[in-house]
Amino acid sequence: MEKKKLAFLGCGFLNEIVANALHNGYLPEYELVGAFGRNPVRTTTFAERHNCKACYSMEELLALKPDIIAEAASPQAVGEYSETILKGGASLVVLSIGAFADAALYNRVRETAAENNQKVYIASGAVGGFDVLRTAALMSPIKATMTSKKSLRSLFYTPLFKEELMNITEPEQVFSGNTKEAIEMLPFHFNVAVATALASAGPERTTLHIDAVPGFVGDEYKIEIEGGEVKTDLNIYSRTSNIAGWSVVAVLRNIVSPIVF
Ligand SMILES: NC(=O)C1=CN([C@@H]2O[C@H](COP(=O)(O)OP(=O)(O)OC[C@H]3O[C@@H](n4cnc5c(N)ncnc54)[C@H](OP(=O)(O)O)[C@@H]3O)[C@@H](O)[C@H]2O)C=CC1
Ligand SMILES: O=C([O-])CC(=O)C(=O)O
Repeated sequence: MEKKKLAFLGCGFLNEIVANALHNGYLPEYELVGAFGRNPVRTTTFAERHNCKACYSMEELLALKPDIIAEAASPQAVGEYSETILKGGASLVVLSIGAFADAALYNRVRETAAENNQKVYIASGAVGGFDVLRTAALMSPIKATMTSKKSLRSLFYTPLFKEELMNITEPEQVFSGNTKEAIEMLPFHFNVAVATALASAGPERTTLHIDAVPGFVGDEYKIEIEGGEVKTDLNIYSRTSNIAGWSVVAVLRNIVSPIVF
């Protein structure tokens, strides 16, 4: 069977996990053809390490005729390149899902994918359970809430950090609002919340609470859905953000699998 051509948008931590998974035999149906990042030195070394072409523009990446581009770059990159990718004949696996809190972009991307017979796959990233959320949302109107536990360290350099947090001994809520507001304030931290919202009540109607938790390590998300017929209470703990890279590996495996989850 001819292998599917895979390319990367982003040459950082998470696509490194996907590339290593490919080398370690988790993605035998794929060949990595190229990678495009912003910093040319990082792009060159990434491509050398993974034996693929270093690309310094999206045009160069698309010239390799990839079947699928796996994005692990930034919400800004998703905004800038997703329509070009789909028009260029590739499908897209997205991790920086926060970009899709912009309903106009989301709708344009959906139309562009349909017009070009391509797909956009939303990776489950650091959370999951999108199947039950989507099912519940079909059955009745639902109330969707995500609660995120964050270490104090992960809140440094964000607008939510304040000096007093260094003295807390109990969890303290530092944000409560909808997921659209959250991703506008913290574009690199709450892709998970936007993905959850897109699978359930939508970014403007999904509530996000963020709790700063002293001594906490990792990430923990609680996703609660309350509908007329279905209730969920999902808890996902991850010690590191590696889970997000592996979720892309899982999507890529699903794409070529005869049995699809
Ligand atoms: N859905 C989820 O659960 C999760 C999503 N994420 C998201 O995944 C993305 C990648 O994370 P991670 O791998 O840790 O990040 P890294 O910073 O390690 O790598 C990002 C890579 O993308 C490149 N890049 C960023 N913006 C652009 C752009 N506009 N055009 C081209 N290349 C670009 C960077 O270039 P340069 O070297 O110049 O910076 C770098 O090569 C982030 O947006 C993050 O928020 C992360 C964790 C969980
Ligand atoms: O903290 C995490 O792993 C989740 C994250 O970055 C995101 O949603 O973008």
